[in-house]
Amino acid sequence: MISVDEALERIFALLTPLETETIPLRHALGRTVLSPVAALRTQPPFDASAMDGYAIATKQASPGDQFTVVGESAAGHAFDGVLQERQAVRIFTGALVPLGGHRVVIQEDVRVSGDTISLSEGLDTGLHIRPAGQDFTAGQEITFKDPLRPVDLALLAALGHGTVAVTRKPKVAIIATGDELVAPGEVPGPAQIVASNHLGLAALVERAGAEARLLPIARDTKASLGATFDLARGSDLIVTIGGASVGDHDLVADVAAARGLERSFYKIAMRPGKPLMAGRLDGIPMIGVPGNPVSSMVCGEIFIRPAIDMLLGRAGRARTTHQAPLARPIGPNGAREHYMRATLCDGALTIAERQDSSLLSVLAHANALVRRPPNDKARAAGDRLDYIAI
Ligand SMILES: Nc1nc2c(c(=O)[nH]1)N[C@H]1C(S)=C(S)[C@@H](COP(=O)(O)OP(=O)(O)OC[C@H]3O[C@@H](n4cnc5c(N)ncnc54)[C@H](O)[C@@H]3O)O[C@H]1N2
Ligand code: MOO
Repeated sequence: MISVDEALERIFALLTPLETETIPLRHALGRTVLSPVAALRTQPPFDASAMDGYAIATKQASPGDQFTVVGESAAGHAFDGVLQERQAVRIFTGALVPLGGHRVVIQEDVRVSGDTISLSEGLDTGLHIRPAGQDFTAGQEITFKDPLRPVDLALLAALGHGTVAVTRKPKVAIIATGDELVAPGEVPGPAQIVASNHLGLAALVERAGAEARLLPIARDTKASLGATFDLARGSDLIVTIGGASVGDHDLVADVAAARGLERSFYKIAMRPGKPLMAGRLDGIPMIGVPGNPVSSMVCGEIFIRPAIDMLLGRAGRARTTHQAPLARPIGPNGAREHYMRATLCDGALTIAERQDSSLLSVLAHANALVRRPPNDKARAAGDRLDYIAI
């Protein structure tokens, strides 16, 4: 069996970053913009007032100085003239500072009498002018955080763009398999259970920036599984759930092989997740995760999220690990790399007592997966271990 690292590298080797598409900014939240974007305009486009008050032609002014108000400059409505010594223009926040204007005196520091203003005691010394281009200038290239946040959309709009080139959303087909499964909300018959993994993985891939295509649950027959694979055409990644092990009804490997799967690997030294498989089916990368609910979700965290990152054009990287001390001792690990459900609380990791890969409630309670190398020795309280935040 290959290692987790090797499996991830082989999955990356199956993937090619997707092309970009141009979409309206309104729909760009959470999308990926990898190339810097040039500003189409300068911001502010002119010297602008930062306050409501009076523009005057000098930086030096003292209490008692008087000025004649000769006009007004409001946001969206400029004063056309040139400001002369001893003149003032009534001005508002965001308005263009008239030619000749060098300072804005805030209105709280001014006494008004007819057309004349005089400056009061305690005059503040600020110029209150935002110079043209102090935020950005036309042609300046700006790199964006990935995924795009609300503030990034605002900035893109301010740069003068109505649309943006983002990496196309990967379409991920998700196929749950098994005669025992009924759709969520349906009542299972005897010997049946409610399918849950496909919903969890659909949410996981959508949160990672992909579009999930939930296909109908495939039954444990070659015909049903084959028909479901047909529906996955046009996807960028196929994820199958279950049917991966060695039982008589575990058909995913056989049916995929009969359809020409170019298999990259099958079975890895990981717990949970041993029967993971990956390859390329009809030219589409495919990852087959085991059916046990925790195995499905853990494989989603460890393999599918990085795979989506790569399709989105990000660097192909394993999940970031952190370190924290153990709250309580744990015994030695077995021969597979173990991703143990754990809770990080007050800086210390508590490993869940029950680690069976069917226990969704335990995984849902966890906020960390503690990664233990194969054959890791027993660990004492206080030992620092690697974990992945989930
Ligand atoms: N003789 C052996 N048996 C098993 C081995 C082995 O090496 N030798 N490996 C075990 C391991 S490890 C795993 S993991 C499971 C994985 O099996 P499959 O991927 O074939 O999964 P299924 O048998 O289809 O299902 C396992 C379990 O999960 C439930 N399931 C399946 N799909 C869903 C779904 N979409 N939502 C919720 N629950 C689902 C299914 O009912 C089973 O209970 O094999 C071990 N066996
Ligand atoms: O590897 Mo299985 O995924 O132990 O539960």
